[in-house]
Amino acid sequence: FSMAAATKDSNAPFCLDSYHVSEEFGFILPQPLEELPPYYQPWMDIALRVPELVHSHELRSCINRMPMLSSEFLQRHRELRLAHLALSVMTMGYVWQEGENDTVEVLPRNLAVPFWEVSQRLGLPPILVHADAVLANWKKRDPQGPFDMENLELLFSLPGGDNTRGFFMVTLLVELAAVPALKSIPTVINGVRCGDTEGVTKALDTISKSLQDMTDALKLMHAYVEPSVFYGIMRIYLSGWKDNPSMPKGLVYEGVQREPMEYSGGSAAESSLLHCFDELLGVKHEGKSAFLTRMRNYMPPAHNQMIQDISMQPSLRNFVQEQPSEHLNQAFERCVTKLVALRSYHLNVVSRFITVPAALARQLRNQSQDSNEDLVSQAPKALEERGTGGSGLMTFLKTVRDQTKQAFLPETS
Ligand code: HEM
Repeated sequence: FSMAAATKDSNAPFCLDSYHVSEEFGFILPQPLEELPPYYQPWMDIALRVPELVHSHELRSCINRMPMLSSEFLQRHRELRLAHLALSVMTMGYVWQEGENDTVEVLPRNLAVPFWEVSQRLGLPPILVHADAVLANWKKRDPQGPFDMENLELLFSLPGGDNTRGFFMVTLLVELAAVPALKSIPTVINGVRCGDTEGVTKALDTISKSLQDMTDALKLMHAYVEPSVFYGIMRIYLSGWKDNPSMPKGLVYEGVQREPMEYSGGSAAESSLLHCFDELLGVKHEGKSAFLTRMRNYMPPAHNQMIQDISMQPSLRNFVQEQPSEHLNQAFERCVTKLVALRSYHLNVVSRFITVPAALARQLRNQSQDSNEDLVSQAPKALEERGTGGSGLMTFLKTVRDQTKQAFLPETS
């Protein structure tokens, strides 16, 4: 596996398989394993039942009684990914089982130690990430059938029932819709290097079309996820222990380190897609970018490396400005337009799934004391103003969208 080579030899053609990116699935893990070696059955028995064990308030005691297993019998990449997914789902359930007012300070060693070890080997943080819950958490019901909502199933779930499946699977379909765009990135980079205006133009056309398909896939969120369930039930299980008032000290991973550690919760800000397109198109996120940059440490290292290497290529934006081709110019502008539109649509989603239910929750709280029947008013207060990753969300997302517009080419005469 030649990641280092791709970085060192800047003359070698840019290609996807140096970065664990598949031609068919992009950043999605192809054919995730569904089973670990039998030795790990005690993990699987609990991890597969997290929603019901949370519901009956038994998850913490089950995990406390779990045997201490060694992670050394996990070998292949897909085994480690499945183990990370199973351990992360247990961890989220353990921490948030009793809501925001009864969290824990310590993750017990029989969970914390193997989770830490598996995380170290994968180069991922010891918390649920997008690479777990979305990229490695799928199977086809009918293996011969299509890759679509009806035929896709989660391996592991969290509270929220079918809405949780909808949330992760729609996000997976956004990843899938981006595959043609990802495949065009090497064409763009290699085309800029050798001055192939026509090749670059065609590849950019594929990218703008794929960005539109991502937006269309994102629209499915409204059909498959109920905002009140997302806001009132699901969201807390995705949230982390960094900049989170309900876990101000972070979390002690018992047997790993005495001092508590802080990690951001899961969100698609950890998807490598938009990071790649930003770097390719020359979108700069100054100022507010600390959060986005930090999210790169929540990605599989090979994917992070790809983002890094795209950023080191000769500038596409300069190339477009230097070439006299009107078609090239337009193809580039269409990509920026579609990326802005994707972020604008995402703002709309965030408003429907967070801002509106948050306002409703505040209103219900102010009106009466006994509104506890309502889903939204059960939602954690600490998350009202922030994303699960911990960002102050609307201002942040609008800034990121507006920074995307800065990539448009200056008016020429
Ligand atoms: C119900 C659905 C969704 C909600 C409520 C939502 C919410 C949020 C929030 C609150 C943030 C701010 C960062 C954080 O706190 O973690 C964020 C960031 C982000 N989300 Fe989503 N999101 C949703 C679905 C998606 C999907 C399906 C994608 C596509 C893969 C996506 C892509 C992103 C990206 C790329 C960012 C980073 C900011 C940027 O680059 O523009 N989101 N999202």
